[in-house]
Amino acid sequence: MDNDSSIYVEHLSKIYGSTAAIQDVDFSVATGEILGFLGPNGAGKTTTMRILSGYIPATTGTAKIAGYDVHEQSMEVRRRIGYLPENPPLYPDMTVEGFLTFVARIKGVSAGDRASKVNFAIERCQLKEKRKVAIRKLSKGYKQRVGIAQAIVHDPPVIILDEPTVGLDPKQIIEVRNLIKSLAGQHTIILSTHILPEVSMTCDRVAIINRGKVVATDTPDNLMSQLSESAGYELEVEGDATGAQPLLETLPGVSRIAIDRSENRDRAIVRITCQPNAEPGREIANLIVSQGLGLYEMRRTRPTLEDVFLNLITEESVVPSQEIESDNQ
Ligand SMILES: Nc1ncnc2c1ncn2[C@@H]1O[C@H](COP(=O)(O)OP(=O)(O)OP(=O)(O)O)[C@@H](O)[C@H]1O
Repeated sequence: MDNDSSIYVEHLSKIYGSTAAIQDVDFSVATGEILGFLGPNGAGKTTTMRILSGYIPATTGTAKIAGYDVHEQSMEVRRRIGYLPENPPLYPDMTVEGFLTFVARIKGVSAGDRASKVNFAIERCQLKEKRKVAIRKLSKGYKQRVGIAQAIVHDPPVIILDEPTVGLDPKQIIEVRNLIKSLAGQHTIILSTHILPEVSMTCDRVAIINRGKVVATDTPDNLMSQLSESAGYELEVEGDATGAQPLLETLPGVSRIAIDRSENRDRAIVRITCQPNAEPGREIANLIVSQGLGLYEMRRTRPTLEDVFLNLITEESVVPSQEIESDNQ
């Protein structure tokens, strides 16, 4: 299976004393795919990444990379993976080029291939003008690029990135995300993050982990369509909107109404949740006007990935929704 660089995780658990850092985790990543491993702090992301990269053993369960068991066949696995830990160990006094050459050597790249592999990693990570600079003199963003460069310098088919954009400024975040996207296709990538936009911008699929358990695995689009019934309208209305509520509730396609009058006593925000695929906008507007109410604003709303995420990790009903025009952060 030479071209196999899939990742396969089954019933994986890691128990520390009485704490289950991860519990019965299942997911897989196909060759060439990018999977985002999304979860809040303490969810178990780092633990999973460390097991996959062979740094710690699982308590129970199986993890395979390219068909090799990460624990039983760790040498085969290490040869095939590049790992960016949360805090990559960089040698501050080495130059970028010196450090990458050193890493290439310890990762088993032959002396003849080393210079070209180092050049390739430097190119990919846009480190050319820093190649002779000592790592301690680099900004956080450049250090992170060196971290990614050390993960890819031996050209591994599988790349494991633990929170690759944490601590970077917005410009650096965009650069690192573009770099990750440019690695897709030729590499199988798993990246962990607690930032939602990261997965919708970078990943083909998302595994959402919370309190050590995977609560959903799907494409960002499918996760959002799971909650399509919470699409609807938000209106700003002047007058007694509560009087119109029973009539609004009888309109075809309307499933739920919530009225918020807290900010201004004369005006209210009316949030209307619709049944899947229903578009009763015209009927809603007509009803509001026919009831003698002032209609100041009306816009469509739909769930965002954030709503899905919050819904999955809080196990509460979905209330928040965002304007259709607003991008996902
Ligand atoms: N060596 C350890 N000993 C005891 N508990 C641990 C150990 N490592 C992790 N844990 C616990 O396991 C849980 C998962 O931790 P983990 O670091 O995997 O989460 P994470 O999703 O990576 O979080 P973060 O984003 O904050 O790094 C946490 O409750 C953590 O306290």
